[in-house]
Amino acid sequence: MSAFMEETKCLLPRIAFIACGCFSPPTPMHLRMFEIARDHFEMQGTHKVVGGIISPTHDSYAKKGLASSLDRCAMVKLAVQSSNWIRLSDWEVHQNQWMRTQSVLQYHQNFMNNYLNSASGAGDAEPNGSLPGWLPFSLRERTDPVHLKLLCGADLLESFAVPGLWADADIEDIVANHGLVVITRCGSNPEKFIFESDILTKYKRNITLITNWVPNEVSSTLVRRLLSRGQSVKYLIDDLVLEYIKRQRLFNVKSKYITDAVRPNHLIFNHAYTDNNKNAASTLISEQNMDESDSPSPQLLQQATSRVFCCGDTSPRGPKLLRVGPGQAVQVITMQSDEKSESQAKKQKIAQVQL
Ligand SMILES: Nc1ncnc2c1ncn2[C@@H]1O[C@H](COP(=O)(O)OP(=O)(O)OP(=O)(O)O)[C@@H](O)[C@H]1O
Ligand SMILES: NC(=O)c1ccc[n+]([C@@H]2O[C@H](COP(=O)(O)O)[C@@H](O)[C@H]2O)c1
Repeated sequence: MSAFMEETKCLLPRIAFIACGCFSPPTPMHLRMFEIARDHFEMQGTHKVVGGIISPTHDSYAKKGLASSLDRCAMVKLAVQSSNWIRLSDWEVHQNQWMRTQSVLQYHQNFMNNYLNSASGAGDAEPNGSLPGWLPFSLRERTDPVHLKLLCGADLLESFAVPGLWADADIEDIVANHGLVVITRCGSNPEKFIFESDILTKYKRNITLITNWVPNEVSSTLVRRLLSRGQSVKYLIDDLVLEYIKRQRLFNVKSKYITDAVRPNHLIFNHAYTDNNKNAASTLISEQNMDESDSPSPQLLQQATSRVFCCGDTSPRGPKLLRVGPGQAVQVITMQSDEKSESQAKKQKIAQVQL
């Protein structure tokens, strides 16, 4: 029986997930999204999930509270240390400018296609000949394609309605050619949102809505707020990520809060990440923890600060929107949430800017 099930599993179409976001800092819910999504597809018995990719956005996204990409990547690396299938892609942060999510999906999908199609299996290896660290381990166990789906929380889905933030063509490409996996979030109503959108309704079959029965409204904004007030975030984020934040004094962390002993040995890897990316010769890199994606990037060093409007739209449509960069629109959304849950506030703000 189990042999039969294994065989059936082998025949299932393969998928991988990519989550795009700020991860400033990464929270357990960012990782839970992947576990929830994988469980869903495996329990449905419709797909084989081969990998999960976290792709932090570029520094020039310019959202309030965005730590440097070096720090965000280092924190994500720490956060995924305990996972054997979720990995960091630092491709996006190494580009010269902010990348639209559609382009991020396209790049990673193309890379996997080329890798699977190339005779040697080398695909588009990095300039140094190695493969990027985000590539799922088991990709070449089979030769059939792997479809990359965008994994997100319902608030990101609802941000599709923020005027000027997403190009319709991009939304259509994402849902038509890749697919969307949406995890519910308190205060959002993705079913209604899809119903109200012609594009999303048209490609509804490519959108997987998953109810998170164990919701947790931790968000990066909330963590940053507590840190800056000198309040505890222990058990809200990974201990290693917290240690990194304290050590690097990120998010305006209050000095009172950083009196805890920091265990430097746990942070060796992250120094390796940041040092390596700063082109410094690092003697701390361990084979076990580092991978080929941790490459020095001249572009990153230059820290392209050009601020971008999203989607190539001609001009922002309202006084509140997109004055500086695409992250600014959502910055507005995330600011009012003292009394209500984060996503509730986001939803309300989105509703406001739509008026
Ligand atoms: N608690 C949560 N439940 C469900 N999805 C979440 C949760 N927190 C984050 N996400 C999802 O994780 C992805 C990346 O999130 P991102 O870091 O950009 O946002 P965030 O954690 O809400 O941060 P911020 O508070 O800075 O806006 C998004 O798709 C977002 O919807
Ligand atoms: N037009 C687009 O492709 C577009 C617009 C807004 C946000 N995003 C992405 O969505 C992710 C989440 O952004 P927020 O944290 O601002 O919701 C980021 O990775 C960002 O780059 C993409």
